[in-house]
Amino acid sequence: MLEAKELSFGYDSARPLLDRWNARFDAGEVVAVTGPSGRGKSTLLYLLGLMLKPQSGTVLVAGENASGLSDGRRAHLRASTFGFVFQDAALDATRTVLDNVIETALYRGEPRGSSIRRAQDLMSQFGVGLRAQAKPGQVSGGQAQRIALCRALLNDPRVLLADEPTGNLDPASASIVVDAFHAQAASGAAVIVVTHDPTLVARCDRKIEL
Ligand SMILES: Nc1ncnc2c1ncn2[C@@H]1O[C@H](COP(=O)(O)OP(=O)(O)OP(=O)(O)O)[C@@H](O)[C@H]1O
Repeated sequence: MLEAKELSFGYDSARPLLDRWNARFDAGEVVAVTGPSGRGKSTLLYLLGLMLKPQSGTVLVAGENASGLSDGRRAHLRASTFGFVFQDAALDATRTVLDNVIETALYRGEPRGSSIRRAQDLMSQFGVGLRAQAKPGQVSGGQAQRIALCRALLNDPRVLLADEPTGNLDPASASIVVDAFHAQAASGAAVIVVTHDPTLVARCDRKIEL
């Protein structure tokens, strides 16, 4: 589903974080990416998620060279294929939680009514259904992470990228999140999770050490 071929990247060209790096992530698997702090794990997710361009090498999405696409086509591919659950949850502080969750569905052209219904179902499933009308600044860190997960899952992404998704969660909530990753993989997605959490790594199908 997703392949990195000979990927090289560094913010500072004297210190590359990735040097001709190769990996393949198949539909149906949940893969943990681990490694020491500062090694480049979040950066790798930005590259795999087409938010950063590699200095050389390619990211292939379903066999298509996504690194070579125009900015507009890349943005479209991101919205149609990827789901992101990032460390800071990246929620828009000026809009309600519900509006944050449905944002990409609206961008994809889904009517507001059906996106709201699906979002409310997902948010109830993850225990944040009662926070729909709150602003992101009024929810806890753990709730923000689950809200970001709802936003990502609403679009049934074929590639789900998550950065420390259980970092702020108690064990019961973390377990619900991991179950959701496996359900998404079982539906034919590739799920890639950056984490330091040994419990989460143990529940992944495979581990890549950066
Ligand atoms: N936008 C940026 N510009 C310059 N350097 C950056 C930028 N973002 C990250 N870095 C540096 O790149 C390196 C890798 O950062 P990254 O966040 O990818 O690491 P990480 O493995 O995810 O770390 P952690 O486990 O602490 O989250 C770090 O040394 C970081 O300081």
